[in-house]
Amino acid sequence: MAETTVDRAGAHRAESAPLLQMQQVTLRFGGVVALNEVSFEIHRGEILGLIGPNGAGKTTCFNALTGVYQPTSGQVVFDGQPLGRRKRYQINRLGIARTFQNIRLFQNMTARENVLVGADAHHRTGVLNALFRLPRHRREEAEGHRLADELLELMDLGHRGDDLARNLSYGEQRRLEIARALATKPKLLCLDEPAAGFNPVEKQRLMDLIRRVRDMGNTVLLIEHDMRLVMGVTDRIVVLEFGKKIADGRPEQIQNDPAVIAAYLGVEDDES
Ligand SMILES: Nc1ncnc2c1ncn2[C@@H]1O[C@H](COP(=O)(O)OP(=O)(O)OP(=O)(O)O)[C@@H](O)[C@H]1O
Repeated sequence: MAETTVDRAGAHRAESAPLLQMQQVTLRFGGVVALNEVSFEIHRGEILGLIGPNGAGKTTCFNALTGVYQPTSGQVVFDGQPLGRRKRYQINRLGIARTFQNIRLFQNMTARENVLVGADAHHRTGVLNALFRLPRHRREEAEGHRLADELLELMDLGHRGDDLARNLSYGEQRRLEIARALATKPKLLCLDEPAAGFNPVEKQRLMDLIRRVRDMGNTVLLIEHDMRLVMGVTDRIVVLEFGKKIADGRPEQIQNDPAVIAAYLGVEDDES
């Protein structure tokens, strides 16, 4: 019999069951086949890299598993449940959080308030509880503040909590987005090019932060163009090209895969 474990929702699940399964997912935009029967799994507690040249289908893949787009065929199964036609907020409630290629913070709110927005999304308090500041609401509010401060600390933003998001540096804003996503207590954190526009020192720091997030028990899906970062931080990598999966393996396997070198690393070399 498979070993079982009790997850955060208190449910017993097979230890070996993947957290997420893309099952033969095809997604068409008119004549463009952005994803072509793509299948892969994300295991609990791993950092999975999703890479591929421009237009390979990485963002579409993120959009398919966060409910922005519905697959034309195939399905996404998360924590044992097919996502079906669930809306974005419902999928977020199930435990998938994401950041975006372009920063989407509330610029006129403080860093702490931005993280609290993420924490609030998780609260169960009704309007009456909130209006009359009933004990449950006050408890959740206090928990939210504690969590926000912990996450700001985790992302090296402990000293920036009271500053408006728009006054944070670009790198700090990117880290704040990760803190906000983590505030929803996701089972899966999806990061879409979190190191875009970073210098090498900032990239190194981000790698350390992503590892820290994983070591706390989180599962991370990472889209990233910087090969050094991807190779250095991931446990496993899935490679897409023209909407098809062409490789799936450990970083050292991917690095030496002729199809990947031809499709992706070769292109990078030529471009550089
Ligand atoms: N909303 C859309 N409507 C039409 N075509 C789209 C749409 N979104 C993506 N595509 C097309 O689907 C294909 C995959 O795009 P996608 O953005 O997923 O690639 P990507 O690997 O994320 O690329 P990049 O690295 O440049 O961000 C491309 O041919 C793109 O033009």
